[in-house]
Amino acid sequence: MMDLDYILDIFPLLSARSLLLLSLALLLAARLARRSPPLARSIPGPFPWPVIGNAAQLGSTPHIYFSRMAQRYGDVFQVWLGSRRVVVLNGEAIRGALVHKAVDFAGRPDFASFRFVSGGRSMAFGDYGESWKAHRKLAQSTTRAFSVGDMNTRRAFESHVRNEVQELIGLFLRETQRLGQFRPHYYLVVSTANIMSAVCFGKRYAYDDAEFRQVVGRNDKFSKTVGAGSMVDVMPWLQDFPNPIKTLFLQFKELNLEFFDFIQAKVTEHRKTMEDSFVRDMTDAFIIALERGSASRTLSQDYVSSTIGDIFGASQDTLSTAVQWIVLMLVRYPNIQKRLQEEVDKKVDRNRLPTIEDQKHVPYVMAFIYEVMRFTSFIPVTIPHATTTDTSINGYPIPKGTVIFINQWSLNHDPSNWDEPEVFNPQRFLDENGELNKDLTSNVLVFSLGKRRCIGEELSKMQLFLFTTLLVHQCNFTAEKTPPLDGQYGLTLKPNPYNISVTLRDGVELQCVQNNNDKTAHDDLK
Ligand code: HEM
Repeated sequence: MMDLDYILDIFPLLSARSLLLLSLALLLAARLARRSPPLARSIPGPFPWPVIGNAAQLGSTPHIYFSRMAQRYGDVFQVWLGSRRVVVLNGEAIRGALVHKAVDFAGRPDFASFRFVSGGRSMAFGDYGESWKAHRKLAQSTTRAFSVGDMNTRRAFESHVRNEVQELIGLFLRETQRLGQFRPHYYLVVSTANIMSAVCFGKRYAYDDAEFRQVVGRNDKFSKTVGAGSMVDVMPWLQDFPNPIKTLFLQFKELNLEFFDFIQAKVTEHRKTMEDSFVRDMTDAFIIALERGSASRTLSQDYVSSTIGDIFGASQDTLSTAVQWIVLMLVRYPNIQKRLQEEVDKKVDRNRLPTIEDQKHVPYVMAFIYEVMRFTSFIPVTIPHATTTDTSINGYPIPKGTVIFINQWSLNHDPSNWDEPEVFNPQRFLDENGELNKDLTSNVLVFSLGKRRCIGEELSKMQLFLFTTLLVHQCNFTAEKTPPLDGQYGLTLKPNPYNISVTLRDGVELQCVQNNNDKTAHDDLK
């Protein structure tokens, strides 16, 4: 449990006062260790400080700290966050747990913050069990039915993406004309939220819609609290006195309430206006399923808002982060942008827009998307898991109810899996015939695995494909200043702000929708 190497490393640097404090801390830690169950002795890990454990060591990039610790202690090690023991899984141990012992590792911890999501009935943050299974089945089948289910649903989804990208390009061109360089962040957030809003609620919003701005603007704060190392969850006593972490937690409660109010208002409006014979969107579908479908035997109607809230919520921060990285990579690597344009141009006539059917003919586009996902690993650590029973991994016993962190980043950057993992190189996913290497793409881990694997994976890949091809087919993206590759950590790892210019490519005569009413939205962002 105690990392003697580390203590010895820092020993010469300590003053007499620090030595006294360290001795006291060690005594306390030894006392705590004596009271801990046998697991504490069997799973290795860094030395935990009293009260806070290893919380301070996680820093602003926990996944990097975890990967460093995995090199020292192996794929399975433990850290203490406050009074909670957390087992961190890295590399191949992730598959061992999530695939080979899927049920054992499918739980969620009893964290206080999780109870505020989706009115306390969240499937994504709820624990494993019979009601959760029914909930997930319903959410998964409905998501499919409105996205990748069949060619008709694909086409309907495609038209949402196409409309939104056209609107987005209009705004990009206007901003370039007005300012030369601008920050695309907000536009990308609203456009991705609008695609899912059309699917979930049958409605898209103007970029200056105050309510929508507030709802989609909550992403960053939500993600900060839910990511690995959410402090109030592991040190509940932080709620007892004023401090910045308590303030953040109160904001988290508030934004979840606001978000849930928004969702409930949508559901109420749908109940008033829907007709049984015509399902307009996912909200209608959930109302029908939970009022009279087979799901109504297990779940009450109260689950309509939480299910649609989970889907709308889970899709926003993830997809908007993905497209922010995609645009960043386009401007950072102009040669890659050029190659994407050349590939798309070969297969897609200049007189039409790219469609889903083009996907199989443009492997480099998919290679680029997989490389963005691998390289950035923008959900480096999944939503925390918990064990549902006493179990073991790599020979280490793990009791029921242990918090488990899954470090996806570690697999995507493992030098034994990837040649030069720190180099951004989409080409790595193409085989000698220029086709997408499916064995390699299946090694990229951003949607997790097993029972909790993301239900939006196929929808997301389809959306990212359309988004990327539509953008490169129509526009050139440049940046005066090369954007850095580092990011800001929460549940998602977001790029730092960057500026771009966008121009239409030669020969493109697409009708872009110009919205001249959203000057306020734009001006607020400057
Ligand atoms: C690029 C986009 C996305 C990425 C990278 C992503 C990734 C993830 C990850 C890592 C998890 C946690 C899995 C775990 O705890 O082991 C998750 C869960 C989830 N995702 Fe996604 N997601 C994306 C988009 C979406 C979309 C568009 C939807 C909605 C259709 C969605 C719905 C969900 C839900 C409902 C869960 C909870 C699953 C459960 O707990 O059983 N995600 N996603």
